[in-house]
Amino acid sequence: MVQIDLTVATPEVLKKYFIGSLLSGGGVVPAPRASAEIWVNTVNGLQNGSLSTRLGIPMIYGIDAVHGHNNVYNATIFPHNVGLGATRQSCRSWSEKIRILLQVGKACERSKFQRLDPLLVRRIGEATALEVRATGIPYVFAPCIAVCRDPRWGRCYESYSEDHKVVQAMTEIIPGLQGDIPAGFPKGVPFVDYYGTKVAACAKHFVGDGGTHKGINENNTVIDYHGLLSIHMPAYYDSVIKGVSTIMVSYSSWNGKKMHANYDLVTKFLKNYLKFRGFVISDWQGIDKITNPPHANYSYSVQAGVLAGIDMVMVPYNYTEFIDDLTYQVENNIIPMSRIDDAVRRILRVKFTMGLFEHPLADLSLAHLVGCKMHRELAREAVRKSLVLLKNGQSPEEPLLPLPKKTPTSILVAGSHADNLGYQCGGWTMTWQGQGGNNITSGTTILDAIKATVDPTTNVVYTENPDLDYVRDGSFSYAIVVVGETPYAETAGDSLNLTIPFPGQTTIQNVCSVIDCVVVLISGRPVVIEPYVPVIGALVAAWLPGTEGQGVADVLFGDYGFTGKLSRTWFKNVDQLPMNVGDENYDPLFPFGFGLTTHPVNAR
Ligand SMILES: O=[N+]([O-])c1ccc(O[C@@H]2O[C@@H](CO)[C@H](O)[C@H](S[C@@H]3O[C@H](CO)[C@@H](O)[C@H](O)[C@H]3O)[C@@H]2O)cc1
Repeated sequence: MVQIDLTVATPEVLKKYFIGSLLSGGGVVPAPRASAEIWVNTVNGLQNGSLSTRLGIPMIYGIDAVHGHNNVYNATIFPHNVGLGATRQSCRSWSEKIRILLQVGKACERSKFQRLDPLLVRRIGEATALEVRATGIPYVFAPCIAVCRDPRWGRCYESYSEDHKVVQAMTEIIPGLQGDIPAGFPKGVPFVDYYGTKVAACAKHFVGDGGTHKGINENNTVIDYHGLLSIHMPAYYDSVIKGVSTIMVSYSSWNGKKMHANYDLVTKFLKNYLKFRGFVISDWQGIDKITNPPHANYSYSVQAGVLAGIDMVMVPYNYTEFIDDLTYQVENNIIPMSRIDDAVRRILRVKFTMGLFEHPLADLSLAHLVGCKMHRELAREAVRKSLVLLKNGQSPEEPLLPLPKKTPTSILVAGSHADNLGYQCGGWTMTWQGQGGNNITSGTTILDAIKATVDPTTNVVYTENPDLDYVRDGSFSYAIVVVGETPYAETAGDSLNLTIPFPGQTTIQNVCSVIDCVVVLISGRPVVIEPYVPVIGALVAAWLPGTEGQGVADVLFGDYGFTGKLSRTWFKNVDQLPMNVGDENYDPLFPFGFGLTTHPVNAR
């Protein structure tokens, strides 16, 4: 029932205290730029501590692989979920063309009824599972199935969409991570295919994490029961049916009741009504935060959290305090042994069904898959499909995109995010909060992708923040301006103004007021852009694309067409928020489901 962080774990601690689980918190690694071999040896060393206990029950090691194996150097970093929610099946398939023509009598490209692309996220789950297993880890705290209803929330980019139907479709990542449930396998029972290539998944954060007041992280979700069940709960139905192994409780409250202390929703609804048979895990110090201030009454936190139905507690540091307090409360009949039996039964059920008893130790047979070309190509495809074209030229008759690869004069690339791998990956990348720079891991910046895509005779000039005179004097054929948000995670990302940080706005003005420009926005959510739309030639929402920036250039220059559709409403100004599709007085700058399309122009 105890999960501790790697930073306080040793084989001796695991043996002495019978620790059932370990985790790497955001950015927690065995060593800087640790190789797969170091990871495997570290995890195996700790596992041997658990295996040397009387019963030899293996521990389960969990990590946040939220857009690829994002703690691990050289791993493939996929687009964050906000971008994956924008992906649609290509109109290049005849079946899609015919289906839409029959359904709505429109050409596929002109229809917003293009089907979502759950197969893509399934494939991403498969690739992520392989890279996680390559490092000896069998459990990931993903997918986040939050339905973000206010982009002011610092975790909105971890949510696939404001629309629960999109989020429900994206739960297809669970069979990608865990494997397909065999025919006849009972519903609601955790399932992880073995053969060492799949991992246990974790649907999070239960429930209503994306609906908090003004998007304030870990705050209060004020909504009636019908609203909770119709907006924030549906994806948990899908997750349970797909055999998700674990579910993480949200820090947030529902109508003032902390989710970590909510017996009615965690036990009566999730366990008894939905028949979820895996285990429920707390969030990091989640039971501490039942009280305000956190840890103010730890005995109450332990009692409320465990009695609510939490099976495993992500302590993750003060494990002796937790163990002593829980033991005391069981020995004094404050917490019944039946509750402990239920928790332990669920934890053992997951460990047994995923083969952890038979195969508790990892090997290096998958190490070559970390950041492998096949996975990077999949990530590049996901980047292409996640891009949403919001404006294409000052009139439909004069589209700016796709851009010509061969130009008579130089191409100007500008912006703080054009040559910054860390910025294009966003938060939860190598560190918890993410960071800027090009040496954080391996990948392709958008600038390098542009240079690799244009004609060899075309000159590309990069200036991060050019002034007006520079642009005027440069006689450039056109410009690509890449700006946006700098990396953040959780509360650090909460924003009431949602403005593009300096100097992004200035760069847009200086460049786009002089020459034809394409603005590529790197952001975890819609940001304030309306004032600049008139001067912008073409506008692309690229979200947080990850390491494979080549996917952006593939579409800008016409090797592939734009197919993405907004997974989130793009507001005109923040005073409109919260504003979601289906609301009365729905008055967006760009509505949910919007996205212009282009056709590939270069034969491949
Ligand atoms: O030392 N300090 O000052 C400090 C401050 C804040 C911390 O806060 C903590 O730091 C992060 C990095 O260690 C942790 O990940 C969590 S967040 C939580 O963690 C889970 C496991 O990683 C994820 O699956 C969940 O989805 C997420 O909600 C917490 O916010 C930690 C340390």
